[in-house]
Amino acid sequence: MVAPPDTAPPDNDVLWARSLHYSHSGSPGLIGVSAGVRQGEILAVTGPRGSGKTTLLRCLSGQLVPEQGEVWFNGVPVHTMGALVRERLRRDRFGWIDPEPRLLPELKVWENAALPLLIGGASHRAAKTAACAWLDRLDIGGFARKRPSALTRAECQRVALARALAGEPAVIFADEPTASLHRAERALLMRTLTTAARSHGITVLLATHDEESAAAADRRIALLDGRPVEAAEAVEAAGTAEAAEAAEAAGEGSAPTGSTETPEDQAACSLSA
Ligand SMILES: Nc1ncnc2c1ncn2[C@@H]1O[C@H](COP(=O)(O)OP(=O)(O)OP(=O)(O)O)[C@@H](O)[C@H]1O
Repeated sequence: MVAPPDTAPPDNDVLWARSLHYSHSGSPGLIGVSAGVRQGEILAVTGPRGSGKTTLLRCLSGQLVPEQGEVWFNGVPVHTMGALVRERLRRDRFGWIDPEPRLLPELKVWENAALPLLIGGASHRAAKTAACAWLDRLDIGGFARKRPSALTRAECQRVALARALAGEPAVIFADEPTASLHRAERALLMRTLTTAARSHGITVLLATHDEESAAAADRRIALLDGRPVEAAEAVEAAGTAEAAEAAEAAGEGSAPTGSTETPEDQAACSLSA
């Protein structure tokens, strides 16, 4: 479905994006991807390596500004915000989890978890209380005064999760959060993430190529080569049809089954449920 140009974001979508295009130094990262996610929903963005999952999360979270298309958060356009406003939005309303824990080794565990709050201007006491509360809820409160080097990678990833949760975000963007973990650790982290999100009504955008992790989501959208998977398949089929057409014109093949839409038309389809 191609969204008409004057469609307003649906009221019940906390985050909504239409026909996003983004290229990394000229190489396509996203081509006509649309998405909508409701408050408290866990949406998995799936696809193989290089399919555009991270680029989509970065556009939706305001880290990247799409070259074309729109991103709306709670009815407010993000794609037209200046850099400072987007930065404040990310800090105040969004949490982010990377594939690797990315903790600061010189800080204690609780300081790592409290960092966004401290940077955001919270008092030392309030930031410590909020961070330690989440460390306790995630069963790693006993590590609060240790340095990250004393923890396993899975424990560090839980600290990163506590850091993402401590600021009471509306949305958590989890970019392959289980990628560096063993199978049992992956299941535990996903359980911890989904339980915390559901109990606090937090929306989660989960990029993953792991089927078991994706199964924890309420809904999923699949990307391939920077496009919604259906559009990517249509583009591939159109390419095959063009090749067959050329072969037929040369008297070497049979007639193709064509499409009246261009590949770009097909790519700009909405993935909102
Ligand atoms: N900083 C960058 N510079 C150049 N190309 C990039 C950059 N980041 C991503 N790309 C390219 O954009 C496309 C989409 O990458 P992206 O990281 O969004 O995919 P992904 O599905 O998240 O992959 P992965 O699972 O490997 O992280 C890929 O072709 C990738 O090589």
